[in-house]
Amino acid sequence: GGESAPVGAIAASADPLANPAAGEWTSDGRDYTAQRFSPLTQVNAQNVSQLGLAWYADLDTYRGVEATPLYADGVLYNTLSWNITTAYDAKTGAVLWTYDPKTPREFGRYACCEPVSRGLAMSGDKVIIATLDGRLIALNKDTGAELWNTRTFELDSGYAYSITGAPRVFGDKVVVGQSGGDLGVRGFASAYDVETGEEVWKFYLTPNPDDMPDGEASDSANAMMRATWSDEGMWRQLGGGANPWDAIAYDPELNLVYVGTGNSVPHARYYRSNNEGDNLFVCSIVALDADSGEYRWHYQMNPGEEWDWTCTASMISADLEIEGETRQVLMQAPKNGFFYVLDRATGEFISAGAHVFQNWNEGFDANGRPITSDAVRYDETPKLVAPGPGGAHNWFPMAFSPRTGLAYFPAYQSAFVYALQPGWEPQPMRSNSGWGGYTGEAGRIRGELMAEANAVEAAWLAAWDPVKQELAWKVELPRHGNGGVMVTASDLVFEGTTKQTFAAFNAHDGSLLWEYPTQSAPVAGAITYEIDGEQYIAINAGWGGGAAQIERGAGIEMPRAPARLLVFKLGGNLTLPPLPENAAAPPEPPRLAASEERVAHGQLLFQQTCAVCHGQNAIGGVKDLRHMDRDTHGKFDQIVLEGLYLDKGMANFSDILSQEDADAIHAYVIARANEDWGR
Ligand SMILES: O=C(O)c1cc(C(=O)O)c2c(n1)C(=O)C(=O)c1cc(C(=O)O)[nH]c1-2
Ligand SMILES: [Ca+2]
Repeated sequence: GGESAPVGAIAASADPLANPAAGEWTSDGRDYTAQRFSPLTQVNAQNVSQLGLAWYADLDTYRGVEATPLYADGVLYNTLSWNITTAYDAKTGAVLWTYDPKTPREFGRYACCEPVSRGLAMSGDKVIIATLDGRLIALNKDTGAELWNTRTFELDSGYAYSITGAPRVFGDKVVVGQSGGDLGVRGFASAYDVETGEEVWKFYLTPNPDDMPDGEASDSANAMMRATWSDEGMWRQLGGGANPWDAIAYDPELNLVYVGTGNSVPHARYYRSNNEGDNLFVCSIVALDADSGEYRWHYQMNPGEEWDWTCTASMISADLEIEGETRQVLMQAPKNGFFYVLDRATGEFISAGAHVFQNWNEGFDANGRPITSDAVRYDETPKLVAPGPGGAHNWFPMAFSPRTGLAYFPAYQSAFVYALQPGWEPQPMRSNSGWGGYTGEAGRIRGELMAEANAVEAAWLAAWDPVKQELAWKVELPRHGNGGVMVTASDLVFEGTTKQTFAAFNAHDGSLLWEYPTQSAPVAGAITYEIDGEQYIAINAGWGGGAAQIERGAGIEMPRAPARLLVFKLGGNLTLPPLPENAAAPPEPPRLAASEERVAHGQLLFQQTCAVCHGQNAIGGVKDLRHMDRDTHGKFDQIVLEGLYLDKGMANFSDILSQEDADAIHAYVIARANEDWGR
């Protein structure tokens, strides 16, 4: 910040994104506080039972739909997998335009958790999207015509970058991060001129691997970062991660951009950094000067993170009364199971409270630095760690009501078993954890601990008091993967649930006021808007993403309907078409001819290469490979090694898989199909 406003910057008071009209929803978190709090009150506790479907749009996909739509001037903007973006008449659902950036489908293999998109941004006459393959594109909001198109990373960088997060407009800049921390990237946040798309600044969130200046805004912090990494380790090769793959926030008065960073790569610190160091800025919130991108402060939630925990979740600004003082705070519930309240001007740690069972934290020192238990620092002997890698709260948008003073988010209590894989070697452009090798005695211990881990599993909608750091109420829900949250000034909390419903709860006590069967569990966050005196509520209902992978890993395939954008209003009376007939019984798989060793090798390769799309244990996913028919088995090599189904998003893997590898994977899939066929 500073006394003199830089040329070109928009004064907060004159910035429409800072203070949208009550009936509008013009940025991901509705305004810069990202509270997802709407001042609309027409729909209230008395009449919410009369909410019905006003219109819906079939989204023509069975993939997860994670985007928060936006609304301005009678038009609703939405974006899907492969970044296909559509403008609808927000009253009738008529399509005004569709823009297809022709995202290369083979980029799906770099998305750890499906090729999702969490949303888009607006500014004046523009709608802005960020594509899976790293382009930032501005469209004319009335016509969908391309205005500018900028690359945010080079395709030949050697890192497995992709983008799933929403871009954000902060004043006169667009800020965006990227994904790839589970494969191998050097994370950064970058800002672009909203009018031209030209880069303004770039901030790397891990040190330069060659100990050279980058010529970027992060140079000023490079020495600070570098001192927290070992001279040895695979971070130099794999980039160290810390990529901001979801939330980025902003305070226009303080002129700060808050970057929430991800896990490190490889996940195991032993392989990454010789088991040494905090590894800045992994799993942190980093505050940057909005104009220059220069470092201002950071708070690291998990020094030396090695459990795939991320601090990328929603960051919400609010002014809270704490111990008799009004504090400007930033709130976040990252994966690690705590709810954090920081001073957003200085980064000072104010407080944190655990909202689920956790076994990593033994308290905080006087500076707010966590004391990490040795019990979760793993070696070759498996250890139980809570929460698990899915996180106690993942990207599912959090909401905050200044009326109730409560934060609302889906909580997931879980644990997982971690161990170092002996002799592990990194695999360029693939999943790189360094975990595994659970054979012999390690396998036995892992089995026992996984039973313990499964026993703690539970999921609920949490209403959290950030001042007292305690739970105000919770609503138990069947399983993990409950969606993002929105709250209104009529004290209604809206959330998609794993009961395959979209529901409204009383913001004060969590009582259920309304519930609508959506066929598919909505994971996205809802929005609300007003046209001609009527209040509408819109939600994308499309189950998928990381939550679906975790469920599949546990052998559960949730029912899926074609994904839809659902829009409700009082008295809406449309009905959804019935679910499609259950697919025909799966075809009988071919007999297994391969040896046990080949199947085991295939399993390992499958997990490294295929599981992100086709599910852990080959259950479900984009295509359930256990259910391949005879014809498809016949084309297996062409599909895997020649790109026969490139147009469907199935990449050509001949760059990393040999014929022998493909044979082993095929054998594993046939083995799984036979197992589940009952022979
Ligand atoms: O480290 C990363 O770069 C990265 C990226 C993403 C992503 O882009 O979707 C996820 C994760 N990590 C992750 O750890 C995770 O649990 C996760 C869930 C989801 C999702 O969309 O449901 N994405 C991601
Ligand atoms: Ca991750």
